[in-house]
Amino acid sequence: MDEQKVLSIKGLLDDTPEEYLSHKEKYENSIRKSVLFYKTLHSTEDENMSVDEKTKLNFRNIVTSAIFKDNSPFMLHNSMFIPTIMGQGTDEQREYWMKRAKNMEIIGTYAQTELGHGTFIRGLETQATYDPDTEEFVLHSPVLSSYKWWPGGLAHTANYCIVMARLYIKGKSHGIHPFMVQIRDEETHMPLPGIKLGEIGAKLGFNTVNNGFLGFENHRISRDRMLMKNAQVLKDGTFVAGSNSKLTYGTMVYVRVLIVSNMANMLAKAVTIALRYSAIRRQSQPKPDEPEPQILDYVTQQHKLFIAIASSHAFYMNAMWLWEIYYSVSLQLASGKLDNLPELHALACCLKPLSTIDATAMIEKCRLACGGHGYMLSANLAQTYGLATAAYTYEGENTVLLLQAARSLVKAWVGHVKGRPLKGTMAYLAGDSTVKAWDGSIDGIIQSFKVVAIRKISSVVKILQDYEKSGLSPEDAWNKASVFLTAASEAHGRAVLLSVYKSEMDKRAAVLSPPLRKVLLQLVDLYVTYWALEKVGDMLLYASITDKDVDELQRRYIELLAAIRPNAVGLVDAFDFRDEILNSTLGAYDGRAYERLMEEAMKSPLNAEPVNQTFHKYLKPFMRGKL
Ligand SMILES: CCCCC/C=C/C(=O)SCCNC(=O)CCNC(=O)[C@H](O)C(C)(C)COP(=O)(O)OP(=O)(O)OC[C@H]1O[C@@H](n2cnc3c(N)ncnc32)[C@H](O)[C@@H]1OP(=O)(O)O
Ligand SMILES: Cc1cc2nc3c(=O)[nH]c(=O)nc-3n(C[C@H](O)[C@H](O)[C@H](O)COP(=O)(O)OP(=O)(O)OC[C@H]3O[C@@H](n4cnc5c(N)ncnc54)[C@H](O)[C@@H]3O)c2cc1C
Repeated sequence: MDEQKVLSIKGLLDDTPEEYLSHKEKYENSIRKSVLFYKTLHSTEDENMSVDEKTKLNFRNIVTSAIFKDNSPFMLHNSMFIPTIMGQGTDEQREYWMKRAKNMEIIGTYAQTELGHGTFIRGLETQATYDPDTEEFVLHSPVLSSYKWWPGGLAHTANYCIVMARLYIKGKSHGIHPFMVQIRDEETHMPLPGIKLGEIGAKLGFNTVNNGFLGFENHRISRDRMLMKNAQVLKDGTFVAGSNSKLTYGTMVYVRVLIVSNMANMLAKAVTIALRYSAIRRQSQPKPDEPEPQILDYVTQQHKLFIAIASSHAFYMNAMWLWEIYYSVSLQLASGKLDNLPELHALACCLKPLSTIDATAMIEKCRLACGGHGYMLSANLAQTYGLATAAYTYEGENTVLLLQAARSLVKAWVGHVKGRPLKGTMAYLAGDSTVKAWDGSIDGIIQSFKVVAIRKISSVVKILQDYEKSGLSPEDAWNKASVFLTAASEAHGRAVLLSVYKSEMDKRAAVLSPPLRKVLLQLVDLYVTYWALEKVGDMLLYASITDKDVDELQRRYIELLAAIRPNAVGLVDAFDFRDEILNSTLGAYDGRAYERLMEEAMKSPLNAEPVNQTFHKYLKPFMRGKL
């Protein structure tokens, strides 16, 4: 996506900050900009570029942040509607629907979550009952809790959507399947008969995404509207099951993989804003005879911010690595080879939660590190937090995904104990979990994280077995042990994040100039040392670290902060975000934060007049005691 071309489109960037628009105006403005933006996107897209090339090319591209501080109502069209057609449609369905969707002849969304169910997909209540007489599906929302609730763009924007509904044939349920449903008339945009649509209301963020609700009253669609790549319904109502019922969950795995790179970008944006501001902000006078220092020179400020730079790099490296795995598994699935899908699912169930947990916390820390001005919406830190924290919940709530990963880890460990070989990213679980002398090396610390994961997984399996021996059912034992299960998944995720970041950087280091290699490897050291200190309890319990080693580690961490300080501004400049993309009074390249804060303040409608009309209407009578 050519940033210069996009950002030079007249009318695309807001003159009046969206914060001063009404809820309705914000939506209407975001539609106006979406149409402008997608016209350009469409005209600049290289049709011959593969999904793989396009995804990797756009991994660090967040030009949309310049246009939509709170995301676009078209967001689901590209992020889930099109990928679902690609992943769930037959060749014929892909041929027809991809052309219309990519040409923006139709605008779609992905409607899975209901008022009553988001996590538990097998509990979804929207019905799709097959009528062999008319060769149609009857879509129906039997109760309020079955209304689709949350899908982006569903309220007033999309005219088509993928509806994940429970398929019934002759009274028998055949599970959840995807259906292409037209929800609005293509000419009038009126909801079609038997379809109720609306928006779900104001939210913490995503307030220009037009999240909506959808209810069906016996709405009929033709048989060819079920996306039938993975399972089919024949004309006579015969159901043909797919090779794996979870293939219908494929779009979610795809988005979970992309979320890791989204977190890298959001964190990079936030720390660029906070760190640049920390370089121009001077405050306090620790040395009486010296001027106020840059707040970036306070070690506490460095502790708040430098880990965010390193974490953005770590998420980016892991995202690229995970994408390669995803893309190769998706090619294998296309040829019917399913055996690597469980590992991909487990990896995504670890890295999506950990990247969103860390990014959310560190973006908030970036905001807090900017004092009062960080609390201004014009700083664009609160909105960035709002977007990141949503990813903790959507596309699989984090706890639920960590428990999914635990399910795979427990199965792998039990199999390992029985002599079944471990493979891929779980192979290390078969490794040596005896604790070697702590040498404080980066590789030694990463190995310690692997030992922690092995020990946590083996111990939670023992806890499960003890609970079951005590008479608990497997389900009750699982629930009782679930806090330790999520901890085991987190430990596995940490070990993956650390080892992939280190190994991916080592691969790249060889081609870097010595100065660049030095500073990037300092970030790896900082990241590994930071997490060893964050998880010092696990290190003391499962690794061979002593209190002397901890002291050494703390001193090394502080030395690393000092070593990185001279390059800190250069490191965030290297993210190369244009001012329009940062969209922040505090983060602009020229450092004119105070002037920009004042310029933005003057855009407030309240500053258009010195005396607001409420003085004469309310204040003056009130102060004169005449109310
Ligand atoms: C760009 C951002 C856009 C933002 C907009 C947001 C959009 C959305 O949020 S869309 C809606 C997203 N919703 C979810 O992600 C729902 C989360 N829930 C689930 O994924 C599932 O309900 C579940 C995985 C939590 C449970 O599924 P269930 O069918 O109940 O399966 P089991 O727990 O019984 O496990 C059975 C078996 O299936 C394997 N498995 C589960 N999911 C997948 C998958 N996606 N791919 C492959 N395999 C999967 C699971 O590992 C189990 O395997 P075994 O242990 O071998 O039995
Ligand atoms: C900003 C945003 C955008 C969204 N966009 C879309 C969209 O475009 N399309 C769409 O279909 N959906 C969308 N969603 C919905 C989203 O996918 C769901 O909110 C998400 O899957 C979580 O489900 P839930 O809301 O039912 O939460 P719940 O699952 O009810 O979670 C509530 C609590 O219950 C806990 N819990 C639930 N199940 C378990 C379990 N088995 N074990 C332990 N604890 C459990 C959770 O950990 C959590 O603490 C969006 C959500 C948000 C916030």
